[in-house]
Amino acid sequence: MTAAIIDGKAAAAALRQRIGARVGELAKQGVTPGLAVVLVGENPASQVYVRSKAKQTVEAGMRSFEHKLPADTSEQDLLALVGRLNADEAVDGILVQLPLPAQINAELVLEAIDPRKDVDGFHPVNAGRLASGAPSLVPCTPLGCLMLLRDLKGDLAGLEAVVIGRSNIVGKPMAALLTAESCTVTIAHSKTRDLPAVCRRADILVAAVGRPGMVTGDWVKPGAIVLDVGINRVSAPELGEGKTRIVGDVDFASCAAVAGAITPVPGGVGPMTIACLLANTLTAACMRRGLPKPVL
Ligand SMILES: NC(=O)C1=CN([C@@H]2O[C@H](COP(=O)(O)OP(=O)(O)OC[C@H]3O[C@@H](n4cnc5c(N)ncnc54)[C@H](OP(=O)(O)O)[C@@H]3O)[C@@H](O)[C@H]2O)C=CC1
Ligand SMILES: Nc1nc(=O)c2c([nH]1)NC[C@@H]1CN(c3ccc(C(=O)N[C@@H](CCC(=O)O)C(=O)O)cc3)C=[N+]21
Ligand SMILES: [Mg+2]
Repeated sequence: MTAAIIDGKAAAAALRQRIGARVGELAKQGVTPGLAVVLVGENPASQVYVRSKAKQTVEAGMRSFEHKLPADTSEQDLLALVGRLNADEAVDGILVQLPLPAQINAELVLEAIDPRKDVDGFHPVNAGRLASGAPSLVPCTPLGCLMLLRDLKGDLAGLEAVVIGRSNIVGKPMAALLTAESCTVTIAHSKTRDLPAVCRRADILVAAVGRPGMVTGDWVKPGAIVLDVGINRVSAPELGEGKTRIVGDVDFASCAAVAGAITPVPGGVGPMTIACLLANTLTAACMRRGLPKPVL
């Protein structure tokens, strides 16, 4: 079998189109959603993410507020900025880019964000709501994965899902969403015994580990859907001296020979993450004003 390649770039563009249309309607009511992004220091992985984000926010008709702070910013100064953004009526969504420098307690900062403006969905209130099945702002990467799965499969009930990775950012919320879709969900991690055998059970396999090419074709059930969340920068001498490229956690060639459908890296889950950030900003703008939650 040769897998269908899931075009995350196209799906993200289509989602941004729908977001833009709804933002256009809101504008008639005098509402312009605003997203504030806070970047502390110059982490290379974070820069990959922020590059196109402000541009896409503005293209969708929303306001973008960028706050770039030096790497030696104190926790107190960052908390003060979050406080100002919480109080700022023009700001509907706040994203503090992770990871943060060592002198800052990330947990403390994330908990300081108003849960209604928490477009990353990382605040414990939103994590708790997701776990309880209550309406919440849902982390962007798992939300993007779910949208790709729904596009592909429609109803996911009864499917076996395996999520590799249990971070609060990707693995755990992904598992919560799949559970809510009535999948039978297994969460695997570094202590999992016989990971290849666990993965072979999966109709839906999500890799969110951070290890380039870890998942190989012999781990994949024939016809399975494979979603590759990993973003790993590796050296690429074939592109020239000192060059790098981005690869996923999935060995694309061997898995595409077995899977039914697979996301590439780049061009898979990553673009959906950014589109979902815009979707969450729109959702936050509506919810904060007592407007109905947009159906995207
Ligand atoms: N495409 C996108 O939009 C996004 C991509 N990413 C990327 O996704 C990947 C995961 O990110 P994140 O969740 O934040 O990473 P974390 O490092 O927080 O979590 C990694 C998880 O993988 C598990 N793990 C590590 N090694 C193994 C192994 N050998 N076998 C099985 N499990 C293992 C860890 O297990 P344990 O808990 O036992 O340590 C942990 O649960 C990264 O490459 C990151 O860059 C992240 C966010 C967005
Ligand atoms: N508070 C916070 N929220 C996050 O959601 C968050 C974060 N911090 N810190 C870093 C990680 C990583 N992340 C990515 C999102 C999109 C791409 C993406 O669009 N990637 C492109 C490739 C881009 C390129 O080629 O440079 C793609 O996969 O096609 C990558 C990485 C979000 N993260
Ligand atoms: Mg996210």
